[in-house]
Amino acid sequence: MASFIIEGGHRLKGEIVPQGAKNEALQVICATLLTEEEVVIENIPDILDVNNLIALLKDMGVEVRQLSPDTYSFKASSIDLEFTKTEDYMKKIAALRGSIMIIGPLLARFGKAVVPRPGGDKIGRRRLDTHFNGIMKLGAKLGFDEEKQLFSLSAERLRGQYILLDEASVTGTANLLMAAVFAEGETVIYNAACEPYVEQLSKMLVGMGAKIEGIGSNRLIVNGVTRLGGCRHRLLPDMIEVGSFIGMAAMTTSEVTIKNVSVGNLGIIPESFRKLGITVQQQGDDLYIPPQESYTIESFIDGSILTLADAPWPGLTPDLLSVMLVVATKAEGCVLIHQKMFESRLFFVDKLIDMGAQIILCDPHRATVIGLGDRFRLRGMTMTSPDIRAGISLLIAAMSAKGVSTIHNIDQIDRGYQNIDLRLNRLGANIERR
Ligand SMILES: CC(=O)N[C@H]1[C@@H](OP(=O)(O)OP(=O)(O)OC[C@H]2O[C@@H](n3ccc(=O)[nH]c3=O)[C@H](O)[C@@H]2O)O[C@H](CO)[C@@H](O)[C@@H]1O
Ligand SMILES: C=C(OP(=O)(O)O)C(=O)O
Repeated sequence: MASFIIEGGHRLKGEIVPQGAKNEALQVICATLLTEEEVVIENIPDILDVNNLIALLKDMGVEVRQLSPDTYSFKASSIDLEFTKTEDYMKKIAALRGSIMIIGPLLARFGKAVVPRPGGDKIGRRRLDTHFNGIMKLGAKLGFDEEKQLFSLSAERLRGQYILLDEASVTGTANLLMAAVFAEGETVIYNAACEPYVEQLSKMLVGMGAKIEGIGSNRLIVNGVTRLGGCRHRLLPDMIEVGSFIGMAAMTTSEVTIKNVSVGNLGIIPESFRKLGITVQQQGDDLYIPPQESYTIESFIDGSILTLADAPWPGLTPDLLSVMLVVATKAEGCVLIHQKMFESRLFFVDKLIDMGAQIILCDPHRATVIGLGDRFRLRGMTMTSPDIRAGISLLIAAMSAKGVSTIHNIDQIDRGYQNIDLRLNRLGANIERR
C-alpha cells in the first residue's frame, strides 16, 4: 500500500479549489439507479470511494460515460440484478460505506435488494437500524443471512408512512428518501438528517420528477410518483475538504485562499475554526486564511474551557473534529474535543502524542488538547493512517512538523481527498507519494 513522505516546515501560499463533495456524490450517484433515463452529474471528485461506487454501478449494468474529467453520464436502463448475488458484488459493497445507499433505489424500482455489511471508516459501531426500520415501515420484508452476513429486502409494493427516525442518520435518510419516491401515497420522514448532502439529493430527485416538501429541514414529506426521468445535477464543494484546508493553512502558518466554497452551505464550520483563534475571512464566496504566527483558543463567555463537539446538522459535523484537534495542538490555550457520534475516532491521538503534542485522551469520546503555541514544534515520525479524517489530520501534523514524516496506508486519505499530494505541492508543500 502506498505511503506519503512529508518534509515538514514548508509554508503554503496561493489558491486552492475544493473538490466536489464526497458524501453528496455517493448519494446522488446511487440515485441514478432510480431512472432508466440519462442523469448527468458535474463536479464529481476523482477519489477512491466515488470511483469504487461508479465501478460497482457499471458492473450492475449502468451505462457510465465520462464526459469530462469531473462530469459523468449515468444511464440505468437495464440493471443486472444477478450481479448482486456474486462474490464480486459483495467485495465491492464492502469497500465503502456509501454503497449502502443502493438498497433504497433498488427496492423502490425492482422490489428487491441484497446488501452485505458496507465498508467505510472503522471508527466504531455503525449500525444500520435506522435504514432498515424505516424501509420496513414502508412495507418491505427484511432478512438476514447470519452466515453470509447478508441483508435482503423485498416488497411487492411500498406504501407511504409516517416515519420518525431514531437518529438523524445521513445515509439512512438518503436511503429512505430514495425508497419513498415510488411509495404509494405520502411518506413523512421526521428527524431526518438535513446536511446539505441530503438537501442536494432532494433537489436532484425533484429535478427528476419526485414530489418532496420540507427540503433542507428535518421533516421531509414525499408524495409517491410512478416514474422518474433524467436530469443534470452539480455537486456542492466538499465542506469537509474546505474545513481541512482551513486547518492546514493555520497549522502551517500559510496564506491560502480557498475558492468558491459555497459559504452558505458551510454551516457552523468557519465559526468553529474561529473559536480556535484562526482568522477566516470571507471574500465573496472565497475564504481567505492569512498567515498567522500564533492563534489563541477562545474560552466560553464565563471563562470556562471551550468544548468543540459534534451534533446532527446544523451542528458541527463529526468529520472535522480530528482536523480541529490537530490544529488545537499549535494554538495557545486549551480545548476539549468531544466526538459524540463515533467511539473509535480519537485513538489516532497516540500518534500526535508521540510527535510531542500535549493531549489527554479522557475516554474514547473525549480528548483535552493543551495547545503549546510556538513554544514547541511537533517532530516528524512514521505513522499509519487509521481512517480518512485521522489521515488528513496526520498529514497536516506532518506538514507542520520538524523533520520528515512517513504516513503509511494513504489509501485512507485517497478515499476522500483528490490528488491531495499534487494539489498541496503546487502551493509549496513537500509531499512525495511512494
Ligand atoms: C457516506 C457518508 O455520508 N458518511 C457520513 C455519514 O455516515 P453515516 O450515514 O453512516 O452515519 P450516520 O448518520 O448513520 O451516523 C453514524 C453513527 O453516529 C451515531 N449518531 C448519528 C446521528 C446522531 O444524531 N447521533 C448519533 O449518535 C450513530 O451511532 C450512528 O450509527 O454521516 C456521518 C455523520 O455525520 C459522517 O461522519 C459520515 O462521513
Ligand atoms: C466517516 C466518513 O466516511 P464514511 O462514512 O464513508 O466511512 C468520512 O467521510 O469522514
